[in-house]
Amino acid sequence: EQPSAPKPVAAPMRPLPWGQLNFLQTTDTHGWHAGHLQESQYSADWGDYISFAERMHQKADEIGADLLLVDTGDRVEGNGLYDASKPKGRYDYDIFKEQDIDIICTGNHELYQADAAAREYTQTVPNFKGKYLASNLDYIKPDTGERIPMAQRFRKFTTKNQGIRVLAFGFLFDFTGNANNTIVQPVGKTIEEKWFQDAIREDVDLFIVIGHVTLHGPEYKAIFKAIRSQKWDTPIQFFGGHSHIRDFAKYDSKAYGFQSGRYMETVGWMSIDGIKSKGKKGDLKELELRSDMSFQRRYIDNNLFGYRYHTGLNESTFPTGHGQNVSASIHKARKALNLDYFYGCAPKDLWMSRAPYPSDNSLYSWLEKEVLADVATNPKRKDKPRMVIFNTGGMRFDIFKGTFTRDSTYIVSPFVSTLKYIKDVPFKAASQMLPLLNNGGPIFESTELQPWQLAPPEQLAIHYDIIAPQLSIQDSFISGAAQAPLLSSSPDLVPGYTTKDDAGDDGDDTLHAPISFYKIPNCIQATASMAEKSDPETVDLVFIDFIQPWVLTALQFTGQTYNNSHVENYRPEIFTDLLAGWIKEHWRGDCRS
Ligand SMILES: Nc1ccn([C@@H]2O[C@H](COP(=O)(O)O)[C@@H](O)[C@H]2O)c(=O)n1
Ligand SMILES: [Zn+2]
Ligand SMILES: [Zn+2]
Repeated sequence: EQPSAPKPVAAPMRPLPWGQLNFLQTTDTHGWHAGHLQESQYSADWGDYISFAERMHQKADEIGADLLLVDTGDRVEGNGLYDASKPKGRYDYDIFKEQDIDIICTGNHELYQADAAAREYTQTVPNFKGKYLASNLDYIKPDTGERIPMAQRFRKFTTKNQGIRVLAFGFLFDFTGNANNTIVQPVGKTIEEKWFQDAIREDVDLFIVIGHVTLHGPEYKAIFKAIRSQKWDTPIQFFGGHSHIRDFAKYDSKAYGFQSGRYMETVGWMSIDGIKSKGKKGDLKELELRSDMSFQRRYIDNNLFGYRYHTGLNESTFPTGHGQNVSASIHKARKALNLDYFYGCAPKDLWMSRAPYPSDNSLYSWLEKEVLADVATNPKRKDKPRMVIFNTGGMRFDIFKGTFTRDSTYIVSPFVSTLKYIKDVPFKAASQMLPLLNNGGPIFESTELQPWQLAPPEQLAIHYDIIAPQLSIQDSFISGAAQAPLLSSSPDLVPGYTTKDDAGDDGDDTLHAPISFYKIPNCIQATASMAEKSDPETVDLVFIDFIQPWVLTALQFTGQTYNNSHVENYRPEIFTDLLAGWIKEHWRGDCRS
């Protein structure tokens, strides 16, 4: 029996602004297509999202507006629905493809592992034929070694109801950690290519640039500049991803960027009005005609309460047959993968960044104090003093007090990473690793990989300062929320996103009480088998494989001459399995009710 998610809670809502052209965006879903089973405000699944999109399409057709769906990558790695099968994604690709997405591109997580990149080429690209764009990504065919575009470079089309002539691109940021069956071409180089230069000279009403790219990074600045050098006035809508945040950016009065968070917590809504379309078909009903342009955004909390509110439908009128079938397939897949299999009981909430580090409720303090030294034990070297270093970005989600399942293991630690080590490293050098890795600075500039890649960018300072518990009620909420319960006082609000972006603080569709976030380091460390009174001469330097390039760079910085050939396997198991084993052994008891 599938445990049902807690029922969505009624909350004060802001309605969705409609325009001539509207978008729904998903990004960084990381396999969370069953929704969040432990958090009601994000509990809608991919089938519910399909029902929502179909209902919104019906409304768009009724009023003569257009609606396009966008996904900007990182669909894989991060949830049992993708990670628990062999091969990975055995059910997930078929579930995901049921959504009718108009423009879709690749994220870095589709490319870390060669088998995932191959599945992208053989499954997702054909599943979204004509819609999947790969402006700066090539695939190496395994049989011939031939280098070919992962998918078409751009797409030109005219919208159904408004006749807007669109040219769309699909980019990936300048990613260097991909497996060797793909080639990511830097954006700066791609925009000099003839096909791109020709494309930006096309006569269209709107450019849409989707990408697994952060809105404020150098890649979108370069693309914006390139398009504006040819088309000073054509509207441009960017869609971003990768940093896992809700975000909105203004590049100029006719160019904006939008990004819809992570993990199926958020479905993004973007509406554009005032596009001068040469192929104009019909007038819009129900909407005011505007001569100026407007770009409006909303971050939708992914739950049924919100979906019904935004469609004006109810429990029986909202779902579509297609959406219900997909939800049924998700339940079936979860069952086949045994994702609810009980591993143990988490004794308390363990937060990535909702609790200070170090502290009793910090996921990283728990790892550091209880787990790392224990799982990083090699029977042949168990008495050797050792230091174990782990990147905080390797932990992908919080642990909630109570039931911990097979699914939870992949949610927290989805990667196929293993522990590596360099034996007998001088203690003096090894003890400098953690400060060097956490301070970043000049040592990292000489490598291709940047220190911020150690942790997802949203873990960096700017988003992780403690947020003051303030909430202002916006005009748009007061005027538009006739159907929503009235906001009485902030303690009634469910804690959640309180987004501030380039357009202000009225972007969230649901009013929430703010949550405090705390800074965390790039890496944490545990030690084992150390003498109590004196420092050892040498230690085994154990680390998770993802940070190997940085560890070697940091070692060189201390004057050591280690290279890849000195790195050996410390344990054969993937870290996820070590963690699951630790939980089964230490979190016994039964909290299922
Ligand atoms: N084997 C891996 C792969 C990735 N990471 C972490 O994920 C971050 C990137 O994730 P996004 O969803 O933001 O693209 C990366 O910076 C690492 O922190 C990892 O730890 N191990
Ligand atoms: Zn991501
Ligand atoms: Zn990413």
